[in-house]
Amino acid sequence: MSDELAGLRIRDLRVVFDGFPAVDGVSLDVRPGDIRFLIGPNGAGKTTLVDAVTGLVKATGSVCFGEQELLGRPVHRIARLGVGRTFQTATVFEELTVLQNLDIAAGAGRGALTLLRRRRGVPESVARALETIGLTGQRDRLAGTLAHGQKQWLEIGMLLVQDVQLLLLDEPVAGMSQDERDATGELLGVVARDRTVVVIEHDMDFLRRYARTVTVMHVGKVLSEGTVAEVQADPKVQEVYLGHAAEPAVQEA
Ligand SMILES: Nc1ncnc2c1ncn2[C@@H]1O[C@H](COP(=O)(O)OP(=O)(O)OP(=O)(O)O)[C@@H](O)[C@H]1O
Repeated sequence: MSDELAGLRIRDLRVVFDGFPAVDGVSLDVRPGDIRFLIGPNGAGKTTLVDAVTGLVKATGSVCFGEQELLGRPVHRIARLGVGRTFQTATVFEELTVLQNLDIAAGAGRGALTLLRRRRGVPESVARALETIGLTGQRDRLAGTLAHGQKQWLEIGMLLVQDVQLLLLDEPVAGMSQDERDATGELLGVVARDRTVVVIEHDMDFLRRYARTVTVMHVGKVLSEGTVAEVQADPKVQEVYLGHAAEPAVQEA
């Protein structure tokens, strides 16, 4: 992959489960360096779309990251092209320290011999990731003892050390305190300085503060797209969210 920032280009993406179109002809562009929020009611197809981009489900259409077509490639190849994701539940190694988690992630593309060699000091990429995710002071703690928010940041750190260029985050602030949300929002801004970020999120307050652009999905399709203000003002979006008091996308910011 070149040093230039790459964007995501999706065309006519379809994922069908037993005849049911979970993603039904989605086309969208996320420009390089964007922080795109993907929202929509439950079952809209958001997670399935991310699953398709990362190779976890079979899909038709086209998904290009930079110049590379991702569809049809196995999961590990897509990861090697610089595409990484988090899941709704953080998947860190709880019995290992923060540093060990990052070290393993950093070594994911390396041979076993390199990994076995004893390290003197912390690799540069790991030290940088620790700083970015704010866990430098926690590096020797077992990941299982971290606060909920810190585990999520560690998971993001594990993507950073793998040099992921497109981050897809599935509800990163679910279950977080307000302080943790604020810190996560700041982290998104730092991460997106030289990467492209897509965030699935239900938290509308978080979206208003940190989204640069928004795609609204509904029943497997793109319902609306634009800035936060544009999608909030879109009557189609208001209609879909009407009666969804827990997801007040149409209220004033
Ligand atoms: N493996 C699967 N097999 C069958 N149907 C599935 C599968 N995964 C998802 N679906 C269905 O596809 C549709 C889209 O689900 P998806 O999880 O992508 O929605 P979502 O927008 O991420 O929802 P949520 O906000 O609840 O996470 C839903 O109707 C869901 O039941």
